[in-house]
Amino acid sequence: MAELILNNVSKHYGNSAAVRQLSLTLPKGEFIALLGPSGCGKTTTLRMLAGFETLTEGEILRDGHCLARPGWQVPTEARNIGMVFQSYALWPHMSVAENVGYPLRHRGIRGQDYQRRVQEALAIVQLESLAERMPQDLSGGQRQRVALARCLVTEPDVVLLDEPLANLDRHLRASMEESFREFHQRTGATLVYVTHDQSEAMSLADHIAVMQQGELVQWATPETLYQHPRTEWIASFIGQGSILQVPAIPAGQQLSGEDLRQLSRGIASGKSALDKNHSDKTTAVLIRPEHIRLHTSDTLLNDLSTDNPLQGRVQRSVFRGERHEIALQLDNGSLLTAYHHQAIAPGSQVLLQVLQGWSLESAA
Ligand SMILES: Nc1ncnc2c1ncn2[C@@H]1O[C@H](COP(=O)(O)OP(=O)(O)OP(=O)(O)O)[C@@H](O)[C@H]1O
Repeated sequence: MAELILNNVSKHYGNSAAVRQLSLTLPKGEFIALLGPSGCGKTTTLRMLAGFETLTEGEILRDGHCLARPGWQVPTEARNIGMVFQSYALWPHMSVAENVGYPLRHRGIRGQDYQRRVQEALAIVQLESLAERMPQDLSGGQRQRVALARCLVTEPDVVLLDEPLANLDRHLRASMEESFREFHQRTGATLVYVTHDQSEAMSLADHIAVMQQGELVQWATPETLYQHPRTEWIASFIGQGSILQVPAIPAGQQLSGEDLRQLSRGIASGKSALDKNHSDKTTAVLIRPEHIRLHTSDTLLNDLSTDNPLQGRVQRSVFRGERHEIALQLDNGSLLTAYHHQAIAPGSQVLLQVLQGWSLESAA
């Protein structure tokens, strides 16, 4: 395993910057996700780590030694880095076992050692029974497993994965996620995983680097990213949630108790305190759906603890299996999403309490 450091790394193509002054420490042995929308510079960052792209500015260090700087770099094959691409990149004329063994043959490994390592790599991805098949006779998921086994077989201490599940169906993605988790636990390699799918990043990574337009906008654990996103943009990109505008307060604060009672009173009084157009300075507050308690009028009568409820009208109620997702409009026009254990008919009036909120920096 290895620690990788990106120091002020930029990559320009002509006049446009794909990556801008990216500084990031990827701790040894961690599962790290690079997350962001299409075109934000994730793949370019991965390709610079792999040695497929040169740097325009900055440097990349591995365990204190320079791997790359403008005009000089350690070649890809000398980095002990494994890569898995979305496109699989398998050799069509080689069987599954030959594809997996290719990097070993390339290094001159033969005989029993070769056989054992190919078998072990196939076992990790549960493809022993398909060792003699050709890639064109495999499903997308099976091909991706071959690509993963081929990457594992050389026991790299850094593994770079570029949207490895993008072509797979939902079911297969879940089982491949499990394969990645097991692989990571088994090898202890530093894994850098590029994805634009926030739920994939959240479920796999120890730390997530969120990128936007070539820049790092937050580096945090999945829990912190979900609970305490830094900006409005990150909040809307990670998980579900609603943004309410409140009279200016400092960013980066958990709102509960009296803060929320004031917030509720502001809305309930109809002063449009939460309406951006009626206040010169406002702060965006993130409200996650699980932090809204809904009451139909019947349940409220039995709930004496209800404190400063707000009124809203149900716009939509969508069944999500384990719960219903309720889209609401408050009396002042603000929109909120909440969860509820049963469907509520569109047009119904409901009472709701906001239990928790998080104040954000304004949108970039
Ligand atoms: N070889 C290239 N020449 C010119 N521009 C490029 C090149 N490679 C990437 N770019 C540009 O750099 C920016 C970042 O691209 P990159 O592929 O790193 O984004 P990404 O976040 O991985 O996107 P996606 O999720 O769609 O793969 C994009 O605007 C892209 O068009």
